[in-house]
Amino acid sequence: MDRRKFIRHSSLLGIVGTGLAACNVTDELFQTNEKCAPNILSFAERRHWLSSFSCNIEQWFRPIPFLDRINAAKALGFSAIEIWNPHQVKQGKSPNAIAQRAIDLNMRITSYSPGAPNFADPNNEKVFKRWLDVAIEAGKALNVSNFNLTGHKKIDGLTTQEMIKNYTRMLKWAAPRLESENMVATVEPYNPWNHKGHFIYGKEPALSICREVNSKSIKLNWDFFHMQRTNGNLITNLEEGFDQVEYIQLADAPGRNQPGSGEVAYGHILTRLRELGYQGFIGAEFFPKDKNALKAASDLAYLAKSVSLHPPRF
Ligand SMILES: O=C(O)C(=O)CO
Repeated sequence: MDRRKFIRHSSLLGIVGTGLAACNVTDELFQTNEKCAPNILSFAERRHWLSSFSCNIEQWFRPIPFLDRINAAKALGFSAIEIWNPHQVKQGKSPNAIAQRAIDLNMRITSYSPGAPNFADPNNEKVFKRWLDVAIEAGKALNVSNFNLTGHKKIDGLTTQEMIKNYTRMLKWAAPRLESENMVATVEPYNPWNHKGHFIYGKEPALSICREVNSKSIKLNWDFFHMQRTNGNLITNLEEGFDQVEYIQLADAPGRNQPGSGEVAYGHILTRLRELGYQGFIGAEFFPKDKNALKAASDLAYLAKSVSLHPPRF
């Protein structure tokens, strides 16, 4: 990236020039300038209370080049990020480039989503098998042992039961390979409002699939946003599915912005999550409300502070 561009982006984020610059048009567009933002936790407090969360840099900081979003997340106080397709060359991504930037900034990568082919389709069996190798190699480069599976679009001519059967069969095939690599692939159920045309929505059938595969390497990515939109009843459902949960993500509903912007009582939920024994990161997979990243980070930190959320343990 050329220097002028870097300085422009960095200033937007308060990396260069920090909050001392006067508020300007870009701050209004992409509000991260602390001077413009009342009721914002200080950087030190944010950094402390954000330590449980992993910033989804696919949904945050969308106007800026991909790798620089890692700097942006750090500048807001995050110590971890999650990503989607690490091979998207057009976006300036490659597993090695992402890993290097994360290492340079001492940022951890907690999950990646390498764009699984639709493996409920028996015609995709070979593609899926080749893809699994690529996904595993990406994880090694990124230094992260869990990745997210989607690949559950409806297929014309197949019943839901048939699609689930094919999907489960491929996971049973993948499980021993993943176990030998000490990696975990997570099934992520979506919700029918934001993702039309899938066959895995909400708690069931994702939970049954994982129970049937019965492997420490095939677990759930439990995204409270999708769960709320599909099933509601968040605490009871979490308790029932918790034995299969590997990774957690959140967003408020229905807007998919930060907690506090919608209908979900996240204070209770995060408290129960830690009581149940979840010790990992929580993916902040949402769009900062009004594109105000600083406010979103501060709101998230306030939430953690309000319930004294203890940081992940490793
Ligand atoms: O694409 C989505 O909605 C996701 O939740 C991916 O993790």
